[in-house]
Amino acid sequence: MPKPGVFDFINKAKWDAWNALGSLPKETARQNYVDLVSSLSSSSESSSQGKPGADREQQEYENLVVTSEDGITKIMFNRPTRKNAISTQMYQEIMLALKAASKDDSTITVVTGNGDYYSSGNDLANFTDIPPGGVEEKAKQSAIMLRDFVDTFIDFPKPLIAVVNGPAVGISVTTLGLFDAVYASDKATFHTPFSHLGLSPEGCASYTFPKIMGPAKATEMLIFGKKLTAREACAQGLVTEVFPDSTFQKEVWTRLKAYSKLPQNSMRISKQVIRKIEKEKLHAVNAEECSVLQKRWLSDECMNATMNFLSKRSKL
Ligand SMILES: CCCCCC/C=C/C(=O)SCCNC(=O)CCNC(=O)[C@H](O)C(C)(C)COP(=O)(O)OP(=O)(O)OC[C@H]1O[C@@H](n2cnc3c(N)ncnc32)[C@H](O)[C@@H]1OP(=O)(O)O
Repeated sequence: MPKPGVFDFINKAKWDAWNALGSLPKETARQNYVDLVSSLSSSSESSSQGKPGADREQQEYENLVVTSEDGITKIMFNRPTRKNAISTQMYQEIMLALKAASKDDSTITVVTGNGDYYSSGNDLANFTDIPPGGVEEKAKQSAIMLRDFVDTFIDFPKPLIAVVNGPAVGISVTTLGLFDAVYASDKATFHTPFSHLGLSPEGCASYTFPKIMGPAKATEMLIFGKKLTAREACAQGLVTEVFPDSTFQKEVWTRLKAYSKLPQNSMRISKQVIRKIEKEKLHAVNAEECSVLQKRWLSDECMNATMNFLSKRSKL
């Protein structure tokens, strides 16, 4: 439209604003506007709840350290003395942190571990906290929580990167199939000892692993509990790239900082396009795995394996 006159303040301001966008497509401009308003409303919500000046380190968590810097939200498992085993509370905190990260103004989200482990998987003591409804009720609650937990990864809208600093076990391995990239130290290992624990796969691994590495290699991991080195996991396609432990943090974070400067909407939309065709399938697989596990947790095989670990008679 022609440029409005100097006294038509409102329309002139709008015209100037559109003009300043140059050839930016209308849809992109609209999305940028929506993202800006969403980020303003989420930051005003968090600043009204948080401490003044605590804008880089976000909400306080007991088992996580969550920070945002350089367009990257980092969610770090923080139970190093328990090898970052995931307690019931920690599952809830991870879901909260991922939901907050999906709405914040960061470009990419990174999950990593503090200490020598990425995570030793499910905290086996989770099954000792039996509610008044008994073990059946516990299994039911756990299946609901697990389904919500894995759904959060399936639906995560931005690039989600795992920085695997050390060994990963169980659910911390299976969920890697739902990440967009997995960078690993050469000290990391990947172990899903489900049969040893009387369990069955979760985290959509019954679908993602055969797809990623082929059915035969997936069977070795998911049924026979074969532990992979980082290089083996990379050769199977589960890991994107392996770095020497001595330079791991430096090399990975340099790369991530560069990626975080790529256009945010473009990356988000590309992820949506890639994930869209799989989403329904992944949700169905997740529901089925949780329903099977609900019964497995009540089996003698699983109860004996858990008791053996908790009474210090066994380790992986
Ligand atoms: C509830 C709903 C969701 C369920 C989802 C289904 C998920 C399934 C899985 O994730 S299956 C995998 C479960 N994980 C394991 O079986 C690992 C068990 N841990 C071990 O075998 C070992 O601890 C180890 C090999 C990981 C590490 O061995 P080591 O280097 O010798 O360290 P420690 O054993 O001394 O570990 C230090 C301290 O942490 C305790 N710990 C470690 N991992 C777990 C765990 N997964 N659950 C509970 N506790 C754990 C360990 O017992 C030590 O405690 P202590 O100092 O002895 O009190």
